[in-house]
Amino acid sequence: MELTVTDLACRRGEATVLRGVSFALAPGRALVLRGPNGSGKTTLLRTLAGLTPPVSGSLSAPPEALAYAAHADGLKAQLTVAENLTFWASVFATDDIAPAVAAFDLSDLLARRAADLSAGQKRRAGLARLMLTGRPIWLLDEPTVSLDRDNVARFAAAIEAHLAQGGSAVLATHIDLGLATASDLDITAFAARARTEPSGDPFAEAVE
Ligand SMILES: Nc1ncnc2c1ncn2[C@@H]1O[C@H](COP(=O)(O)OP(=O)(O)OP(=O)(O)O)[C@@H](O)[C@H]1O
Repeated sequence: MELTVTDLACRRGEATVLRGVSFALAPGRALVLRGPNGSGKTTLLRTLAGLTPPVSGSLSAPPEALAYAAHADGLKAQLTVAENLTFWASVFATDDIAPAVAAFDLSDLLARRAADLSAGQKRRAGLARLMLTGRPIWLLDEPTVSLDRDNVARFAAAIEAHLAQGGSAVLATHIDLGLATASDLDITAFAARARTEPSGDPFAEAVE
């Protein structure tokens, strides 16, 4: 399914952060959002995910085509990893959790309570949910935070497999995942208002 975003304006709280965001993302492709801290990557992803209504503009994909992985992992702390995965599989009517377990190397963690996992282990379990949704368009906010090098590679492989099956992904990440079909989108081009920086040296007074 293609995702077409047309002249989207996005807000965070009361402030409009982005205006005029337009792009088309074809099946099999990834779009990497680039921009410094505070530039609006999370704001755009939240708007695409339907968590914040757009100020104006539109996107073509229905909510049920989108799967969003936010900064938080979304695990139920008192449930084991297996129970979390089985719960999500039932929500999304997915038959088999085995491919997600294998993709994120979770087999040794299945019996552990989510509350007792390390940060990287929680992240892997949270990302496994994406595969269980069966949804074609993944929206990912800093998905590699807390992952070690091997698990960044596992995650990149999971995305590549998703793209190879005709899925697509929009990601905010500061690292290069080496995805073959990824394009970059610099969202600073869509800043809703020019940032005004204080003039002069802010430390000048302190050293006088
Ligand atoms: N809950 C909030 N209410 C109001 N403004 C917010 C809120 N959260 C973030 N902002 C502001 O919205 C703007 C965009 O923030 P956003 O989180 O989208 O940036 P980002 O590019 O994802 O940043 P980072 O790389 O640090 O994750 C920033 O100016 C930020 O301070």
